[in-house]
Amino acid sequence: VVLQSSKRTRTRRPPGPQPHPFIGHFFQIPRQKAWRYYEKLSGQYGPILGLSLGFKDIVVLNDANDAEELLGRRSANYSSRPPLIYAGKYQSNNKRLLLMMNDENLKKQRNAFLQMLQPRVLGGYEPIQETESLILLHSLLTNPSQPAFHTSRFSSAIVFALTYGDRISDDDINGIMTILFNFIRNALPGAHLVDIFPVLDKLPDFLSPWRAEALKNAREEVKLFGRLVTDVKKKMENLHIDIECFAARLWDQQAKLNLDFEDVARIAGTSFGAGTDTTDATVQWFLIAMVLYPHTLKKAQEEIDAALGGDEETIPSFSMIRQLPYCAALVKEVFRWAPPAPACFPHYSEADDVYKGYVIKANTTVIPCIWSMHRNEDEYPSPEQFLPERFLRKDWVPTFESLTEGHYTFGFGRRKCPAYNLASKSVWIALVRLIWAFDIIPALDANGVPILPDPSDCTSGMSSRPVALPVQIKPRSEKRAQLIKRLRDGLDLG
Ligand code: HEM
Repeated sequence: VVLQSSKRTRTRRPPGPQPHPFIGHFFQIPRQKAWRYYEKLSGQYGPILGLSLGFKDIVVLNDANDAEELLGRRSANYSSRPPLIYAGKYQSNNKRLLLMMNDENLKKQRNAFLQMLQPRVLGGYEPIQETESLILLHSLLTNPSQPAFHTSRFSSAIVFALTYGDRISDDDINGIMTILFNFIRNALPGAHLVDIFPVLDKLPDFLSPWRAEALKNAREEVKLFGRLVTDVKKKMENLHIDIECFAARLWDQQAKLNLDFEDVARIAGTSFGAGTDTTDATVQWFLIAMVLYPHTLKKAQEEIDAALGGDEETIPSFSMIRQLPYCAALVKEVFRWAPPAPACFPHYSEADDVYKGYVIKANTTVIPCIWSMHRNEDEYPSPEQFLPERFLRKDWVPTFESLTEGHYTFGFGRRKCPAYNLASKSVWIALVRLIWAFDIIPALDANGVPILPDPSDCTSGMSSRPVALPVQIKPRSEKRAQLIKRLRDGLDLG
């Protein structure tokens, strides 16, 4: 008895609020902004929380050290994803990288994805990133009243061009956005009862209309993503040109990596599910930060102006990274202050583990709550404040790699965002050019009073962005405005 009870005290389940029988914390975990609930609970119960949905265990990690230990150093056990029956098994045919369990297929797909993102090929994507960021400036200059539309278009256009080496058409943008919203809706925790009670998957089709719907979504995804990768293949074969894009690199590697047609279509298409919303949200959070902390915008503008020697007719380019430490710190602070995926993406354990005296059973969903980690006062004093200075070091010469260090926005371990270098470069070029080109000030209400946005007013889901963008975006000078127009007119968009 003594042995049993001492074992029990040494290893117990992580603490958390009392669950309801059968449904666990189904009614306690809010559908909206769950990361704030986790942050609150961690103040009450400590940084490692134990929750449940139905009979499924959930562990939430609110401290980065715990996430790095479990999801990083113990990644052999924590690199799977919770099985999703609707969005994973049926809608994705178990072939969507973001949702894949830890198996041979995952290795194959991640490997293929990483081939497209090796440092030696990243430079090849810079012209696409410069073109799309210039188009973003031009759109904001000529139609400043719809900033959210332009940032969304920027992020889809950039992911589309990187993936298929082409400009996105309005039809494709609509098709992709429909697929994307559909997927996000269906992959949300609790979106489908079958994901909480998997036994429902045993019911026949006539009692499970959701199954036919999920399979229909799957067919539509493969049809659209399949056509897009086939177009790239045709161009490569018929025109004998080397297109600098993910799909072309996938076709190059198809045989070596043993990828079938659906693999190629889905690996290329997965960039949209994972890459558009997050990039878009980051640019939008930057606009909110500039309105709330105008002195940081001014400092960054001064830094860029000094680096350009006061020349208003040169637009910043990738080659300037080393000259702009304050801007690099500002980009890092945007990633920290408002992580676009505040509750990251859930990992999943495969075997029983014991950590800090807590048992984490096999098949536990492990949520690294990036939001709480970025609000850790010890690591980030005054965490609510937007303070680029926290990342500045004496004689610091920034590199693109350093943009992804010092915060946890891109996740952990073997499931860390494979595109983190590419994504941070897209964000850097967009933000530096916006800073160079525009003053970003609060919009005015009907009485002419400036509207100060509340950063807690954000959307909820796999990613989070501001609900509204009450900003005015005005060119800093006529010379800069004219340069943007000339450069835009000179673009060869095929
Ligand atoms: C600012 C932009 C971005 C942010 C903040 C971001 C963040 C993340 C995060 C937090 C994860 C989950 C990591 C984890 O589970 O530990 C992830 C996964 C992923 N991201 Fe990104 N991402 C961004 C842009 C992109 C882009 C542009 C692409 C593609 C071109 C992309 C492709 C992916 C893929 C494929 C995964 C799934 C990886 C896996 O499950 O193994 N991301 N991203």
